[in-house]
Amino acid sequence: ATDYFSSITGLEQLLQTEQILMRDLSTHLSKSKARLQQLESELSAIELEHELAGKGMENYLTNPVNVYRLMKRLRTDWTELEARVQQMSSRMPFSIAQHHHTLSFPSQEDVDGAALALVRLQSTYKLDVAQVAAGILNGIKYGTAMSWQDCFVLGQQLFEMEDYNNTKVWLRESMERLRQRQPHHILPEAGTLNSMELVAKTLFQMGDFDTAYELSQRVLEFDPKRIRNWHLGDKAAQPTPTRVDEDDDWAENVWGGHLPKHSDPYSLTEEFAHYEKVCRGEVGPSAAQERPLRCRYARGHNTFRLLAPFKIEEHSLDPYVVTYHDMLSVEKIVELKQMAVPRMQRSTVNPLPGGQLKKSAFRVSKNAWLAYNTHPTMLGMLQDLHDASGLDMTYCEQLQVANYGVGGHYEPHWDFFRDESHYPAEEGNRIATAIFYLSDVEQGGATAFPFLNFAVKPQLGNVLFWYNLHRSSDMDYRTKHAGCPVLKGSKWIGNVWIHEATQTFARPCDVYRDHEISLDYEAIK
Ligand SMILES: O=C(O)CCC(=O)C(=O)O
Ligand SMILES: [Fe+2]
Repeated sequence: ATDYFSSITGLEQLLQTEQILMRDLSTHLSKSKARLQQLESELSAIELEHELAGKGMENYLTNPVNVYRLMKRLRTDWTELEARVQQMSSRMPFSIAQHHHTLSFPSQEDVDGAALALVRLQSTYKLDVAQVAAGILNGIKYGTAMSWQDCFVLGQQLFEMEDYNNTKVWLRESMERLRQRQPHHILPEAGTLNSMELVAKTLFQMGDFDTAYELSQRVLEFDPKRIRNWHLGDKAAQPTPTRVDEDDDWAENVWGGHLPKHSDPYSLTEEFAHYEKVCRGEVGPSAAQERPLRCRYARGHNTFRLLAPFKIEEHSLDPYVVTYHDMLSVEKIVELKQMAVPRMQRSTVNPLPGGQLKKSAFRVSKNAWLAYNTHPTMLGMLQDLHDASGLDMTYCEQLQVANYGVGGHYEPHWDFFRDESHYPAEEGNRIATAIFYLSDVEQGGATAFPFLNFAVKPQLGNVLFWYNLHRSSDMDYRTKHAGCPVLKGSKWIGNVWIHEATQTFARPCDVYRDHEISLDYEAIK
């Protein structure tokens, strides 16, 4: 199985893998140490003999026992020693390959995914690269710092993924770290210098002269002889370009705006930039509400709830988006996760009609589908949703439990299906969504509504509820929403999608058609 990067459960396996490798290496080292000590003591014994001999060579060599032992040492003992030393390095009990069938190892896709996640977080939350490299997220130091090699490898990888803007940023950070490094005299491995040269050359050919120059300077500092290797070819004969500012759009200068991108065009739109702002909490809801938003108690559709009322926090009245506070206890959440974990798989996105479900950088998480009738906790969730909203729960998809690891996200989308072939006609489209938050998230991971200008922070036990459709049954395009990237922590949610067919009395049509209000938003898509 691959996709270790998309959720916390996969990553835990990788940590276990490393644990076992650590144990192996440690055993190996202590065995080696014991052998080394053995060799050392044998060497000391020989040294002692030589000390004795040194005190009076003639006297020493006239003793037949000493002569015999010298002969024997040179004839057999040293050969034996040689064999043992050789054995130590060749017959290593330490081997990674022996574990390949039993332990989890990340694939290249995983490493790429983790690199993308890091870069996504840095750009979504406008993090300072130097800070990220230092292990600091939004002012809080969590992890250990990245070495200059870490940054360099990340830069190289971004380069291979054709994300040239970020390549530049990380290579520069790598050079900065290299400059600050103590002590200065340790020479990087020849392989590292080779790849630095290669990257410098390619950057040069692509026109990023500044970074190429910087990189070359570093290589030369380490190994001045290398200048012999450098023949940058015809490109060197080209006229020197005018220097561009750090923040200038380098890609545009070099490629006339046609730079290949690993990311989809949507992430370059203004709408996407706005969505990222909403994730960062930089925009507040517009004041165009007909009445102010409130937090209130309600008994919903169950008289019993007079005693235990719902705690409703309104986020928007039209479209209707609310949080029900404290709907699920920690104990029940633990049960749900236990049921879900063994079934978790990488999330897919809905294909175009006729297409196949696809893994996508658009949605990085893992999920599992659970049937409500397999556990009373889940039936209770449906009952609570019915009591709160009055909706009929006959046609719900199975509960979808999802987990986002660090960098996991779900880009803006609608939950309703725009193609009728995607849902059974007798069930109707997804009229409403309820997200049960099954965890808190330390930083990031909010559910964002870019058209409505607000984001809801996950809070364990709360339910976020909204209608995806107008009362007229038409799709409400204003409900576009997203799971912002998780910056720190692990995000768990349970999605309930309620379908429309049985809601005739629970949510009757209005006397006028109300969908036209969101046609504008359809145009934006
Ligand atoms: O993760 C979130 O906050 C949103 C999830 C979502 O929109 C979905 O799964 O359809
Ligand atoms: Fe959604």
